Amino acid sequence: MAAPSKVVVGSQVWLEDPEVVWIDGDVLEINGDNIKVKCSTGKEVVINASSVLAKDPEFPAGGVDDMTRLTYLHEPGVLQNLKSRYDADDIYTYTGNILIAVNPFKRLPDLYTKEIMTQYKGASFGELSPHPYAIAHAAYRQMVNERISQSILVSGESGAGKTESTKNLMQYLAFMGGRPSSEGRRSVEQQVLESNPVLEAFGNAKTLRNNNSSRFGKFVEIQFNDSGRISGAAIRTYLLERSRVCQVSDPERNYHCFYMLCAAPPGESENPKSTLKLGRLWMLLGINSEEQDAIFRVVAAILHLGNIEFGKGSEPDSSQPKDDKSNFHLTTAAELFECDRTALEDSFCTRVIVTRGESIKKCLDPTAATISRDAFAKIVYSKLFDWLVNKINNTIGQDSDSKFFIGVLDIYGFESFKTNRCLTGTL
Ligand SMILES: Nc1ncnc2c1ncn2[C@@H]1O[C@H](COP(=O)(O)OP(=O)(O)OP(=O)(O)O)[C@@H](O)[C@H]1O
Repeated sequence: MAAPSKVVVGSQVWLEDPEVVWIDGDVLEINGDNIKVKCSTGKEVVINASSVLAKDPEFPAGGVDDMTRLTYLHEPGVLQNLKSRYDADDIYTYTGNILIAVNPFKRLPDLYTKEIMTQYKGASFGELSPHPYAIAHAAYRQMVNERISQSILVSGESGAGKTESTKNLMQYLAFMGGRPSSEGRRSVEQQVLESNPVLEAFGNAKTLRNNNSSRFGKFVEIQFNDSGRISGAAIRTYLLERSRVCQVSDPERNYHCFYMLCAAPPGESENPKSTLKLGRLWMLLGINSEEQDAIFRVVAAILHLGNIEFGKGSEPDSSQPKDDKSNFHLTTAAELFECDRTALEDSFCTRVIVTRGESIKKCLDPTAATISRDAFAKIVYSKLFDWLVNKINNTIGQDSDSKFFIGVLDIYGFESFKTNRCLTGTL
């Protein structure tokens, strides 16, 4: 941490504060290496001069729209600038050609209108206020002018606003490269945006930081033809947080789809689509009603798996469903998966070890059977998620002749939980 080159009486400085992170103040006295600072809160502090950072006395009230224009580009300087702008609802700030977004935690609809998009279409980078549209525009222009594919990386911790920013980028790209949808056929960009609610139902969950947290990474590739028009798209997902299917730390929740299915009112449980409120969307994404039923069966079966408990079996170190309730859930899960009940039970309560020329069936104790059950649920859920993404991609359609693409990578924030588990799980 570099101290201000020359601290004199009257200098404005920043000092670290356990409550507000950085606090500003004026230097009152200098005694050797120590200085006395009167903080803006009124308290006086004696501190080593090397522990303070210089504050810009001419910092403009509303901040600057590009951090590179700050006199002091240090942590308190950056935070002061972001805060000054945030207080005026200026949630976007540049650092060169990087856009920093601060989550406003409220709707700012006037920021994202067609008129605003039109303004950015006619402006060069830096001419207008910082905005995701400006970033998308720069990528699009560069692709068209230099005929090179582009990628935009959206990164930040959970709840920072990555998904919202990604949607804004996609909206602008659709605005620039979109085509009016032809009779009876929806445009590629419409389909990409429409896939969000379905992906969010199966890949998002409520967490401590975000009620609608994406628990998977997403790379959306928008493909363009020679004249800069959207010709296809592909959604690639990775690192779905499978462990959430079986273990959720309170007060977090599992994936939205489980609650949506459970919220089906009595009598409607055979037709949960009405409760999921996704019926029309499924059709638009090319998932027919037979496939929809299969999806709901798999989700329901996973819920039943979670209710199977194992007790000791008749053999030493063996296991079996603990009671009638567990037997009921096992039978129901097998019916929903349309598989043999005994085979399903065996897959949890035994392990087959293949040696040279023979295979040996080994019994598993109740703890190991529970681990097998959870691993099975995680694998089935992640396969279902991959299937959905694949289905959506087939419907949207990729253009194998596309000339270039703009990729938008939305990589979810990493967190440190009380108990941290492997993301992939094991079988
Ligand atoms: N630009 C914005 N305008 C209005 N609300 C916003 C904006 N950005 C974020 N939010 C609000 O904050 C919430 C969290 O944002 P978002 O889901 O984009 O975070 P994220 O970084 O993608 O989080 P995660 O990594 O957990 O998925 C949104 O649901 C929305 O309510």
